[in-house]
Amino acid sequence: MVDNSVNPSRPVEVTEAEKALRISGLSKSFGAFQALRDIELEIEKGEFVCFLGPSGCGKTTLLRAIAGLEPQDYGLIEQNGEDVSSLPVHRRDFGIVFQSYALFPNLSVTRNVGYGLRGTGMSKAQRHARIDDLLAMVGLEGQGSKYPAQLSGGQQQRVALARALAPSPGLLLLDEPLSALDAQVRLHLRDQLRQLQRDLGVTTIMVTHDQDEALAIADRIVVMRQGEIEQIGSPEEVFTAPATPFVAGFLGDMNFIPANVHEGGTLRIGTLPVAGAHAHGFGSGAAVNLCIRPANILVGTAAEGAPNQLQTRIETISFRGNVHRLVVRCDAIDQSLELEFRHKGQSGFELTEGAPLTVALPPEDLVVFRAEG
Ligand SMILES: Nc1ncnc2c1ncn2[C@@H]1O[C@H](COP(=O)(O)OP(=O)(O)OP(=O)(O)O)[C@@H](O)[C@H]1O
Repeated sequence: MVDNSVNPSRPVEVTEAEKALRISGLSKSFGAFQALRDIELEIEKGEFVCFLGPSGCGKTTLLRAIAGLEPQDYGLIEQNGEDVSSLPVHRRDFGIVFQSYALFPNLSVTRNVGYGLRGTGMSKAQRHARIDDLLAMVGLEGQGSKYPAQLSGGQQQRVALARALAPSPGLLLLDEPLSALDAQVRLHLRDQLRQLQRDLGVTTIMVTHDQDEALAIADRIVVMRQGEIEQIGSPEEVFTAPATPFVAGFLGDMNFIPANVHEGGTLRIGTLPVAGAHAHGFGSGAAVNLCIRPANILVGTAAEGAPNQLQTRIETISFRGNVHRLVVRCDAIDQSLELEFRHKGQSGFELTEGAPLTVALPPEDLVVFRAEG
């Protein structure tokens, strides 16, 4: 960290090494169970990062290790270039919001938000001005005299957010903050949270097991599985270029089509050659899976003239608001596929269960993985 105290007018130099957060070689066990294994992660200042993964993968344990609430067994945590690995919780620079609001029920909204301002040296008038600003920021102006029990779940979570932000922490930690809320409130608060984070520029980490939430809100997503990081990338990267079959399947629905590698890395599904897709780095004869998302499979007029056409029969049709979701059966490859399309009345095919349907697999949307097992 550059010491700027001598010449305060000099702009603060942020060295390459000075990330908002750098975690290296972090591991944590509970008894014989290893909850986190050799975590390596760097977070830039102002980034919004989501830890995403199935229940029990270690997301919350990692968040709590960063906060010092669940100290790691091994590894280093640096915040703005400073080693905070063994600092006690109260000396770390973060604000935290939990799933279960965790407000003080016997304190008013004002006193809940002001709780984090104790001991900051602010005068009473300054504290009240700051609390009023924070309540306005989270859309709760004029609600300071209410008690938590008089507020909805969404409002309570806004109070928790204001309380976490009160001392202007360098890092905002959010542990599933939206998951106790009903769908509509959740979406609304998600957008507000994102906007607020952008406006404040506060480095933020949010734990979630909801893929859509992570894709919608994060600058980068850390996909975790069984105590390890599977992939770190932007929402687009983890969705369109998953690094592992697990990430491919966890980030949204995915068709896995068994295929084989032939001469020169060409691919075949059964005896059908796959045009335009190559399996680099696989030996001839290797068994692979071709992955394609339901929305990327072409149907009807869109499939006409496209490479990798398959003749199928519609098995089931379900209407999902803006789209139709179909399961189609392809006898030639002895497999059912899920696909999704926007029905604009001109799909060029009969939308009936049992009807024939030509589909096509665009080579650019196919991702190849080695078949497991
Ligand atoms: N204090 C603890 N003692 C023993 N085991 C624990 C403790 N805390 C967490 N674990 C275990 O560590 C693993 C990771 O837990 P963690 O809470 O980090 O998962 P998670 O990914 O946040 O899951 P969820 O989405 O269900 O909260 C789980 O198997 C959990 O049972």
